[in-house]
Amino acid sequence: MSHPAPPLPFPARASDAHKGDFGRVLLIGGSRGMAGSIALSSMAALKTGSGLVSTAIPDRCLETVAGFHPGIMTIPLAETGDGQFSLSATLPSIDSFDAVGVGPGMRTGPGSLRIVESLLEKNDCLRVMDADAINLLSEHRLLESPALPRDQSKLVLTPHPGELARLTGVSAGDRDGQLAAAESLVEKHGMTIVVKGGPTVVVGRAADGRGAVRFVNNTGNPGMASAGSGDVLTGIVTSLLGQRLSPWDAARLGVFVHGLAGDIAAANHSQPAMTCVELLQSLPEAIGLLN
Ligand SMILES: NC(=O)C1=CN([C@@H]2O[C@H](COP(=O)(O)OP(=O)(O)OC[C@H]3O[C@@H](n4cnc5c(N)ncnc54)[C@H](O)[C@@H]3O)[C@@H](O)[C@H]2O)[C@@H](O)CC1
Ligand SMILES: Nc1ncnc2c1ncn2[C@@H]1O[C@H](COP(=O)(O)OP(=O)(O)O)[C@@H](O)[C@H]1O
Ligand SMILES: [Mg+2]
Repeated sequence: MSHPAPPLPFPARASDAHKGDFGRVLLIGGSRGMAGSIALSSMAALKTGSGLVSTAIPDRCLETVAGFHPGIMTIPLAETGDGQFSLSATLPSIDSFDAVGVGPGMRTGPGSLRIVESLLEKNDCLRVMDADAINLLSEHRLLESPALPRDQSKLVLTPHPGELARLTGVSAGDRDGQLAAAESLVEKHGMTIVVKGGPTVVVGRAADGRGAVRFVNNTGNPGMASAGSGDVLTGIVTSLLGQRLSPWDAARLGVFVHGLAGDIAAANHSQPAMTCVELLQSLPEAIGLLN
């Protein structure tokens, strides 16, 4: 299959490489009824090269998530009666991970809020915030808090237009306005923002530290407008951060490979019939085309 040129090569593997060279990543999310979301992120991290994937979920989701893939290590956390993280949910030490992805399927209760607040403070750690993590940033105006560490250059946000509308107040239908609002956030906090859509645009801070720059992705198709496609992207970007790519590079290569897998899935299964499962299963072929 012919494809556009990637923005950068996929990380290569030396002949004497070991799993520690490819990152130990932590995915956090899921809740009763949405265990599949964080399982998708975790499998996508494994399938895009992570050396070790640990997944922190509410206790009752453990067997479900572990059952999706034997390579996932699961960390059960304390939960509320309705199956989301409780206030006593305690994360393992973040310093023992190379990158962390948080948010898919997590819901927005007090336990989830505490987790997101603690991760915002860890600005020396590479982090991806998606879905309900972004909804918590919006609901509690966490990016406006005086307690927010100034430098958030190790943070990647992956909002869809609805999540970006909640975060910025700019409606999902105003694409230009949303991109301008994402640029303002990037200029203020230094994070990288993946503005999802057709096409997805990555907004990052310019190399000289002044202003924002955009990367317009040229892979992907409307077959990806289906539940779980974004959860796969969360795992891919977290995986690439864990493999020592910068936030800008991990976001650009992540959306490219994700879209290319979507194009392969559409070619093999059709746009209407492809799902997040075919998207995930197309990642090996997509990566193979790049190497
Ligand atoms: N298998 C699972 O367990 C899944 C769980 N999911 C989780 O479900 C929770 C809710 O996420 P959702 O994203 O479904 O719900 P949201 O309420 O965040 O988003 C849906 C709304 O956002 C707007 N929107 C989204 N994309 C848009 C676009 N391209 N253009 C214009 N408007 C757009 C629309 O108004 C739409 O009704 C999250 O925690 C998420 O991670 C989803 O990821 C789907 C799969
Ligand atoms: N029309 C489209 N063209 C290209 N990519 C799309 C299109 N619609 C959705 N996508 C991609 O699918 C993913 C959907 O993400 P998201 O809405 O977060 O899904 P979910 O939360 O259900 O997993 C994004 O990466 C987005 O770029
Ligand atoms: Mg999503």
